[in-house]
Amino acid sequence: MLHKITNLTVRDVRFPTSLEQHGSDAMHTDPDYSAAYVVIDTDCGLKGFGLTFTLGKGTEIVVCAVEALAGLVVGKSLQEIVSDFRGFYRLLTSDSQMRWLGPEKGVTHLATAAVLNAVWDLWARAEGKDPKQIVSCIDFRYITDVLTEDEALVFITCVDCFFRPPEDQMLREGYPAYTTSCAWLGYSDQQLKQLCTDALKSGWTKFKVKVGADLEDDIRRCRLIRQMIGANNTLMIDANQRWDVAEAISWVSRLAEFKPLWIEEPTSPDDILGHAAISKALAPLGIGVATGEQCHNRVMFKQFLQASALQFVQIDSCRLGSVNENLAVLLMAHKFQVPVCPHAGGVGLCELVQHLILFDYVCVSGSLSHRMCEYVDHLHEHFTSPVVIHDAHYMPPKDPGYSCEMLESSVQRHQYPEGDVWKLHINK
Ligand SMILES: C[C@H](O)[C@@H](O)[C@@H](O)[C@H](O)C(=O)O
Ligand SMILES: [Mg+2]
Repeated sequence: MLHKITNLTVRDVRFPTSLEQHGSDAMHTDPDYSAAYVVIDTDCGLKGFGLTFTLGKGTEIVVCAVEALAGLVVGKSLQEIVSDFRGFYRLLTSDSQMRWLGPEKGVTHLATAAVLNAVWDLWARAEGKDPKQIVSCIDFRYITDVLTEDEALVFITCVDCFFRPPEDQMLREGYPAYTTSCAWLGYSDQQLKQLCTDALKSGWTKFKVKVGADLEDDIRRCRLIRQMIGANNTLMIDANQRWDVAEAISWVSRLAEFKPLWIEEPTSPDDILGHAAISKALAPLGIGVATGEQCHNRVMFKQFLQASALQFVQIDSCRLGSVNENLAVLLMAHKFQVPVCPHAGGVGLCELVQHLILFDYVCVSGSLSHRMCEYVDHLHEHFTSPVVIHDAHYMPPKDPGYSCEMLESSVQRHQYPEGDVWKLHINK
């Protein structure tokens, strides 16, 4: 069957998470977790579902960018796309006029991710893959100085299980996760304590705390969390790009007594040498640097790795150009022996990224050392196959596809601005 793509629709779906300060950090104080949600239809009835994550305002711009790309997708067959997926990736990212709006960054790249996530979902629902096919999806342009196609093929040891539940340890125990849900910046100390108590009871051992707005607050909050979780559990801190380089070093040094494993996004996501300086200064304190949720493409990741500017690679399923570009980054991280700990949360990111991290474990790194995947406990009820967490581990998804199909009723209620949820808030 050819699976000819006959239509692509994109909708602006927003959840009013800012009402309760869910997702708040030092830079994004009132996020409404949102998505540009894509559905592609085929002539045989099979559909593909994809999305990219946003914080509310501006989702309409991503929707426009997806619409601008739709013409490159509709009319093609799935076979035509996947038989030269590298070429198709380039068609979307390097259209000779559209690329002026990126290239491979910003709104157009988010739109590319939404569209390609839907294509991967369709492909995963349609059939399995082999290692050569997987490598043929990666655009190696600009990264051959650190990773070649031949090398990538050697790295990928077994991909039969791509998008299917692997049989081993993963099936029994799942992939280790950490939680960010206890300590958003806008939560009160009382909330922090309650959420932490609940999380400990449910088996969580690794916790991320938002920092960066006020040092005294950070000291108080980190002390509180460290006291609650004890010396043996893991603490990470996340500043969401709040500081300049020197400020990052001195601020984090003041928090070193709480023994954070990493400081995440200490400064501008584009400042590779700044991250390298921070990494170097914090290494003697045993604190690593993590970044990636706003690292806009594989070329940036390449340089972060080359410059030893990060110790934890945080890939993002919707920031990079879908699975294609995430594969390139996973393989480069493997080459540099830097662990991948993906960014997740938002809306749909956990659903998507669980596939990438399983792929990393089963097919690329084969290791869980210093590896864990972020988990945030919001909005999963809107998906047809939500993530399953058991004892602080992601259990492998069982349904075919890329797990980001939303319940139609949720999409309709949250569509912006006409959905019932928004009519209610706008009329208030
Ligand atoms: C605005 C968002 O909630 C961010 O704070 C969030 O993605 C965060 O950086 C994270 O690491 O989960
Ligand atoms: Mg973060």
